[in-house]
Amino acid sequence: MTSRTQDARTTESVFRTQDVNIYYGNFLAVRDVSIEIAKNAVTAFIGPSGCGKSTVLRCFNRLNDLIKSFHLDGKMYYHDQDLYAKDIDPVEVRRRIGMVFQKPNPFPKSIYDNVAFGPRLLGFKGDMDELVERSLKQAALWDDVKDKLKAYGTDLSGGQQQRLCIARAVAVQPDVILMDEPCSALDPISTLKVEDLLQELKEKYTIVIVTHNMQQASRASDYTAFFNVEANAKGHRTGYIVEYDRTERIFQNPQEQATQAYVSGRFG
Ligand SMILES: Nc1ncnc2c1ncn2[C@@H]1O[C@H](COP(=O)(O)OP(=O)(O)OP(=O)(O)O)[C@@H](O)[C@H]1O
Repeated sequence: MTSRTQDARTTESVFRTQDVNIYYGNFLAVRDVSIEIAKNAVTAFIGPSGCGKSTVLRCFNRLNDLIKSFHLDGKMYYHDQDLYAKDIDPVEVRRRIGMVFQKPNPFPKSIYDNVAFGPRLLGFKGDMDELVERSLKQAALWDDVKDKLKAYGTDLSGGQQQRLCIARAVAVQPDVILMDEPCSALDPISTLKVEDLLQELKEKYTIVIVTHNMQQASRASDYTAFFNVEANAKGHRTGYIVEYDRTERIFQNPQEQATQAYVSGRFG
């Protein structure tokens, strides 16, 4: 991997991975992942389908633990804590490291209850109305919904539903928000709204986003990791990180030909 992320290292990093290999059963899905994710920045994962972007993303909040065949070797640190150590509680990990998925998935409940759900589950004892309002404001949804908090979350537009999912993620006061293609089901206007939102959210949170949209990575992220996938002699396709750097370097002056080809749309 080519990496010129020294400047990432001068800022505090939230995750640090060392030689991580990720398997589903015997299948090596992604190999040799060694990266650092900078705090209060947006890091984008880009690359062709099947190169392991979502697999790596889901390791950061131990979501892959729910898949029986999943295992990894190597080390993955979260604020210098071994994320996969025996005494780490995956539920607590997922509270600190939230996730927003490709398809907006609000609960079939009111807008208010969608946002209040996580804090209630965690026994939040403070002012719930204030927390709901603050979370909806952080997700740039408050003005759209402040007069209909009792309406169903599922009745909002797709873009609003995705911002509701972001409000739901921030309501439990996480440290990191992982986003797996959060705009792929949204129209261009809603997409731009979410991208603008990322710039606000990164002041409080660390964000890692998987995206197929190259313009989105170049517009909205500070760092970009370009993943690729290669087949071994048996035809098994394993993903790896080709290059990881500040986003403007990945897009304007990449070190690897494969990155250049991908970001300029001349791939494959
Ligand atoms: N639950 C699973 N069980 C077995 N193999 C899986 C599982 N999830 C993903 N894989 C495999 O791991 C590899 C990486 O998949 P992953 O979804 O992480 O790639 P991706 O880069 O996010 O792809 P896309 O851009 O198409 O979403 C693929 O070969 C995929 O088939």
